[in-house]
Amino acid sequence: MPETPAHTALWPAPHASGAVDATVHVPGSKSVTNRALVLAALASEPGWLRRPLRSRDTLLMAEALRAMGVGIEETVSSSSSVAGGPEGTGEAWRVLPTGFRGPATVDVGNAGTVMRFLPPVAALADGPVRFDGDPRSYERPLNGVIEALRVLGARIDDDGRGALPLTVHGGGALEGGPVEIDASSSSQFVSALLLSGPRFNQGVEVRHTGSTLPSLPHIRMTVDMLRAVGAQVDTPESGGEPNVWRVTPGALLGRDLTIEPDLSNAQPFLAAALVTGGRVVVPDWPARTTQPGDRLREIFTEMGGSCELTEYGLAFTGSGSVHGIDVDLSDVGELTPGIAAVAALADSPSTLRGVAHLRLHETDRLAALTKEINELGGDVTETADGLHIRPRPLHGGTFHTYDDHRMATAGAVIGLAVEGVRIENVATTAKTLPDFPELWTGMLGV
Ligand SMILES: O=C(O)C1=C[C@@H](OP(=O)(O)O)[C@@H](O)[C@H](O)C1
Ligand SMILES: C=C(OP(=O)(O)O)C(=O)O
Repeated sequence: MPETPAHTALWPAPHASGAVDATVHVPGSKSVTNRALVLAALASEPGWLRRPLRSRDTLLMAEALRAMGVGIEETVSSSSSVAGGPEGTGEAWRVLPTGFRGPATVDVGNAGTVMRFLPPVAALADGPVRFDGDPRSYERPLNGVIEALRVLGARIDDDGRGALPLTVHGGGALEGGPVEIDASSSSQFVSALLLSGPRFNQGVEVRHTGSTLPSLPHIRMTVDMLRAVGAQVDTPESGGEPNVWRVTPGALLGRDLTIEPDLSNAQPFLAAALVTGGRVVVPDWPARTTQPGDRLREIFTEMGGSCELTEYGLAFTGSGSVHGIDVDLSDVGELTPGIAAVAALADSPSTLRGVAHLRLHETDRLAALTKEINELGGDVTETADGLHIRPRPLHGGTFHTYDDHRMATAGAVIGLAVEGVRIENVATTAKTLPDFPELWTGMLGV
């Protein structure tokens, strides 16, 4: 019998027979791992990433940097020292920066971080770097990065659509300086230019001209991580002009960084506690973080749970009731699918606002959530910038995922409460959480 291809395989989402009670160790943050890789590659000395996320998006980032000549050694250790490095246990990546080389070819898959963060790095290479990726990557906006790099002195060949595929003709250095961009379709345009900014001859001054700017915590994450490797960054929050970020040219330090758990990937597990009236503990939840997933403490509390953050981690407890919510998610757009799943199971309607840009994520998430929840009997309508969700009794059926990891985990949350939900292509969770099915069944003890 030929095997069913992964993209059409159906995974019977486990139904929860009672309240969950589990501790779930959530792997490292995608956003922190991929920024740490880029900054380590741009540094003037070797650095370490400890407990990095190993997933499709982060392995694509590592492979792309290797293609441009960067040394990335993966080591695993159960002892107190990793390959001669400072104290630490578990998996670690040692990054050995070199000059960036071209010609090189980069596969971005469908990773926003790879397709946006690396063209500025490639502009520093000493030859052409070709970027290509999954069919969906051709549809995701990249114009802000391409146009800005041209203004800053780069030569880029694309097909004129402001998207992939493209070739950056690295010239060994980039002039840099001031540039205006409209980043209303993705905060990653701003992050991309800031991350490489210290290595441009004049640094960079990015002025966002659009009317909205999503995912501000992700821009703060970029700024925090730049400062932690010695970069000087002026921001609107540090007394600068609104919507302007300035990075001074300078060498970056190699860092020894332990990657935080991915709080957005903790979402389905916290949601499981909420919808089953159970309790889930996520160890190592950071006391202070720029990750948008930290907002879940507040959002899921408003939806009916309660939480306690201790030195050990976060304990989240459901009350047995799930309430609807009216919330602006523009800062934390990547949490929308998981919140929509919980909202579909609530005792009152929800309005999720501020997330029009989700139409340009892994898939059109507003259309996908509407269609899939409605096909299980739900009542969801799209608005100009979000979703209205009126809970109704749901029934089983196939939950299509459109190669979107967060659609798959959202479907699994619904499956806890609704019998007979089958998730199409659960393997798509490998984008950021390859162990999802095992972590999920482990949490349920099945
Ligand atoms: O910089 C980052 O690591 C990210 C920024 C956000 O992108 P958008 O601003 O395009 O939503 C977020 O949704 C994505 O998952 C990760
Ligand atoms: C939008 C997301 O990813 P990307 O980094 O590909 O933009 C996401 O993970 O929800």
